[in-house]
Amino acid sequence: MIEISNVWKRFGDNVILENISATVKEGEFITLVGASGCGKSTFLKMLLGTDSASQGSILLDGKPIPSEPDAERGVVFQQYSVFPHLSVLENVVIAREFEKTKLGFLWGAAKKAAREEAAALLDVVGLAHMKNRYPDELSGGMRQRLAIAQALILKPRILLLDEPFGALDPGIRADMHELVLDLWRKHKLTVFMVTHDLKEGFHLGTRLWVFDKRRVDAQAPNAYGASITYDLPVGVCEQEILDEIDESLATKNQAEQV
Ligand SMILES: Nc1ncnc2c1ncn2[C@@H]1O[C@H](COP(=O)(O)OP(=O)(O)OP(=O)(O)O)[C@@H](O)[C@H]1O
Repeated sequence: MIEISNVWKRFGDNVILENISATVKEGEFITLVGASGCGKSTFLKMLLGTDSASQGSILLDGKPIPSEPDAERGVVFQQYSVFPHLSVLENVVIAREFEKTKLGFLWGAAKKAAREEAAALLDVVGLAHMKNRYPDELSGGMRQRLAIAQALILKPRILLLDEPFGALDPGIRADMHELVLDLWRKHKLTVFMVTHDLKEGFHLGTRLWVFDKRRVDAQAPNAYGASITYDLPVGVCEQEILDEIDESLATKNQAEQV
């Protein structure tokens, strides 16, 4: 379904990603981990179509990813993409309206159908009781549920999640994990999810990718980019490898913070 071949990404002289190749089948759930700034979000943006590879290709069903986001690829960022002046229900409806009309308005039966669809989705993500409230009345977890409902109303085949739960408390994160797993199974989605949390990656995915630099030049820190250094099937990985990845991520993140 997705064929990534020898992809490089540079910003000016700064090499962010180098030589990434992978094949992803429909229905896979891939979690991406890697040190801060190594290019995970950039990679998701290339899948979304808002950014393009400097070299190499990403094919979806044999064709290049369109250079603009479309309904096939839904996205949820850590920063909530909600409109504060619209109710929870209207926030989901408007996602459909923008997709259908570009002007952002639906009328009559189409509007009614969109409202019914939005209400059903709010029920799925556990927000039915909040549908007439406004975003500033929601908790962080509820806003993230709303952002997921906004993405799902477009019925994407591919869901891109960029650290969607990073800001949430552990208990709420666990609830969100269950929700995402449930949606993934029911809607047969292909999911790419960036996380800082290796445990989250191993709990959620079918496959874990570690982004890291294979080579480093201390004199020219931007000369080399990150590749996929581990591509692991989830659930069948030895503890030793997990510890090794954990240690390498911890060291890199500490170095970032100094
Ligand atoms: N539009 C851009 N122009 C120039 N540099 C950019 C641009 N977008 C990202 N970068 C740089 O590319 C690198 C990778 O950024 P990216 O956000 O993809 O990393 P990340 O792995 O998602 O980081 P984090 O885990 O901190 O979110 C960073 O050094 C960033 O500054």
